[in-house]
Amino acid sequence: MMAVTKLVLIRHGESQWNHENRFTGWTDVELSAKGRTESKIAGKILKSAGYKFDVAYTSVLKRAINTLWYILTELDQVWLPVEKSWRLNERHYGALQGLNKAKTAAKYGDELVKQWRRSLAIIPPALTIDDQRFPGHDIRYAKLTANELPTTESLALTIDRVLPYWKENILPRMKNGERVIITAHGNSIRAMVKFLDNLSEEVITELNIPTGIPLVYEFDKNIQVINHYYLGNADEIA
Ligand SMILES: O=C(O)[C@@H](CO)OP(=O)(O)O
Repeated sequence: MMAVTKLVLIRHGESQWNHENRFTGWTDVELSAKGRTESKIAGKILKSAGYKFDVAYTSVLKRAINTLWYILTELDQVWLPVEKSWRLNERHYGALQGLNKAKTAAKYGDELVKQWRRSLAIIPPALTIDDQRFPGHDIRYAKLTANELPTTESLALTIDRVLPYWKENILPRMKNGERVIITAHGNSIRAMVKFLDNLSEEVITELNIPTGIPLVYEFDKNIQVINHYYLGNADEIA
């Protein structure tokens, strides 16, 4: 049998603002009751499939951090080293953060809103830096440089800040034989998946990541992707 290194990626369970259909981005909202249940189920699925991890990565947003905690609780691995980074945050949604997605689509049209949400390069409307939603006002981002602090992000800009973290922090641990779990966000995971699967712009535009379903990547000994699949119930994933 060829030696296989596995990586588990998982989008946080449903958040309060997923539930309310609001643009979230870097807004630090809680998991909903459904999201907490999804997170526990994800942990049970990983447990019953025999997963154990050596290190965990997550963002600095509580919906991803708490999802990880529920999973590690099910695995009886809450002791696991966890590294948190803003680089795994959701894409920053600029001036859209807080707005209702359906109302925004009614105002600006479905096509533009789809481009803001799913295209690679289209950048949502930006915040100004005096806006309370600008991350420069939040002490958790105090060490970021002026260039790193976003006022909005496209998927392409998200990829630009996720990939260095992947290459410099996560990949070396995998090369070292460590089993890695990452709990993150719809668009920070799309950023990693685009890179791992070398997806075209057309394909990534149509790709959605479901909440709370473990996505497993298998790598060969040279850390090249050989396979990927979701764990769990096929109907729920669809
Ligand atoms: O609001 C957000 O931050 C994200 C994830 O919920 O939304 P979208 O589905 O548009 O990527």
